[in-house]
Amino acid sequence: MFRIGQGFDVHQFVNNRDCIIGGVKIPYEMGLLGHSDADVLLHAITDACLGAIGEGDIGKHFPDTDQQYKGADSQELLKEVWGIVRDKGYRLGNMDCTIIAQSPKLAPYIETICKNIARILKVNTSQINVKATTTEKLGFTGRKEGIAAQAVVLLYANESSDNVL
Ligand SMILES: Nc1ccn([C@@H]2O[C@H](COP(=O)(O)O)[C@@H](O)[C@H]2O)c(=O)n1
Ligand SMILES: C[C@@]1(CO)OP(=O)(O)OP(=O)(O)OC[C@H]1O
Repeated sequence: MFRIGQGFDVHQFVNNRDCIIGGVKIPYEMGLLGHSDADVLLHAITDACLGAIGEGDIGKHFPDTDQQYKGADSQELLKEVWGIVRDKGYRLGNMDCTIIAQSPKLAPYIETICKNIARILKVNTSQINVKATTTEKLGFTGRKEGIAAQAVVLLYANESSDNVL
C-alpha cells in the first residue's frame, strides 16, 4: 500500500537570525524567523510525512504556543514524526522537494542538505531529491522577504505491516 503526502511552508527573512535549511546553516546576511529554528524545508518535509499518514500537520504536533518548542531544532521535530511514520509500518519510497528562494544561492549546499535529510530519516541519499528555484524576482520570495519550500513524499507499507490490506 502506498501513501503520498505533500507539505508547504514559508518563513520570513529577518536580521540577527540563522538561515537554516534542511538542517544546514547557510551563510547569508539574513536568517529565518519562526518560533522554532524556522527550518522551512524540514517543516515542509515534516508536513508531507504527516499528510501521508493522515496525522494532521506540524502545528498540531508541535504548537507554536508551547514554550517547549521555542527555538526547537527542526531536525528533532522531523525525527519524532518519522518515528510515527515507521511505527505505523511505513518506509520511504522517495522524496522530492523544492526550495523557492531568490537568494541565497543554494546550489552549493544541496548535496549536503540531501545527505543530512537522509541521515535524519536513516534512508539512502538516492531517495532524497532537493531542488531550488527563484521566482525571477517576482512576489515575496522574489523581493527576498522570505523563503518557501514544498515537499512530496511517497511512503510504502512494510510487508509485515497491519496497514497492508
Ligand atoms: N536560491 C536558489 C535558486 C536557484 N538556484 C539554482 O539556479 C537554477 C536556476 O534558477 P531559476 O529560478 O532561474 O530556475 C536552479 O535550477 C537552481 O539550480 C539556486 O542555486 N539557489
Ligand atoms: C515548528 C513550530 C513550533 O515551534 O513553529 P514555527 O517555527 O513558527 O514553524 P511553522 O512552520 O509555523 O510550524 C509550526 C510550529 O508550531
